[in-house]
Amino acid sequence: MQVRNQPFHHLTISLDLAGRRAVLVGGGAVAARKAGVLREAGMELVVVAPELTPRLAELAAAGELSWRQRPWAPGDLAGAALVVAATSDREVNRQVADEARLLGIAVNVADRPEEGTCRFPALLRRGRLEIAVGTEGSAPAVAAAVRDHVAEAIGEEYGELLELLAELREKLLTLGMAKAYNTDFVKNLMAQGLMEMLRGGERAEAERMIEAALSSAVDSHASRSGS
Ligand SMILES: C[C@@]1(CC(=O)O)c2cc3[nH]c(cc4nc(cc5[nH]c(cc(n2)[C@H]1CCC(=O)O)[C@@](C)(CC(=O)O)[C@@H]5CCC(=O)O)C(CC(=O)O)=C4CCC(=O)O)c(CCC(=O)O)c3CC(=O)O
Ligand SMILES: NC(=O)C1=CN([C@@H]2O[C@H](COP(=O)(O)OP(=O)(O)OC[C@H]3O[C@@H](n4cnc5c(N)ncnc54)[C@H](O)[C@@H]3O)[C@@H](O)[C@H]2O)C=CC1
Repeated sequence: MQVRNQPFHHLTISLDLAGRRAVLVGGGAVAARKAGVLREAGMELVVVAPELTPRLAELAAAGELSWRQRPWAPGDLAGAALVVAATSDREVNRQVADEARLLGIAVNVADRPEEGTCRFPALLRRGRLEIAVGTEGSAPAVAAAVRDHVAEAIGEEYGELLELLAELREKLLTLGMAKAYNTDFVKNLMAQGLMEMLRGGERAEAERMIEAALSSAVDSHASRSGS
């Protein structure tokens, strides 16, 4: 089968927006889903909507987001670093997108991606590992299905791997061995069955394997540098 190559026209990056404001216009299922990831990003949430889903209402009651209980009005986007237009009203979403563009604020438009300036991918997270799947808006359900497929191969053990390697990386950097880390070190550990150990819950054995690999790396590093 052949796929015609259509070039991507977007940039994929990770934005650090902790402490910045996100304004969500609309309080339905789609806004609730977006609110989840925006909260995880540490953003301050403002929701403008006459009605909220139970989950959003809970967050509002707990003071976890501020709720403007009314229809959207011009001016609601002030101070926002990111805007989500997710009402069930096409015309309102269009107006929100227009105002955001005018103010130069990044905006996601739930029902008309091309009116916005960013999209949300389907996410798979394992500890600090993240896999984001997008289709440039051509088929969001496919993005979610691919994510679910990948989830079967990439389990929680990858989160554990990252925890262990973060510690290791610090040690290697301290020893001036960042290059060894970057090249074959991790690959070798994986070839020796590290992931299978973690998957099997053998964390202590995994740590021992890493320690052993580390000390032999330290030895050969020391002999190479003649110290
Ligand atoms: C452009 C984008 C804008 C954006 O929201 O950023 C967008 C747009 C639209 N989605 C629509 C429908 C559905 N979206 C989902 C699910 C998800 N949609 C997500 C992202 C995106 N959706 C962005 C593009 C991402 C990409 O590049 O692929 C995911 C990945 C992430 C997330 O939303 O957080 C999340 C997976 C959640 C998860 O499981 O993690 C489902 C399935 C479901 O709900 O179970 C359905 C119903 C089935 C169907 O229709 O396919 C419609 C038609 C609406 C209508 O008919 O009224 C539009 C509008 C249009 O396409 O014009
Ligand atoms: N991006 C995506 O993943 C998906 C997008 N959609 C689209 O997203 C939109 C929202 O979908 P749902 O959350 O399921 O709808 P919903 O009907 O559950 O929620 C709509 C929300 O918009 C609010 N609202 C209506 N008029 C408003 C106004 N003038 N100002 C502020 N808030 C207003 C309502 O109070 C409600 O909270 C729809 O247009 C739908 O086509 C639908 C499915 C997935």
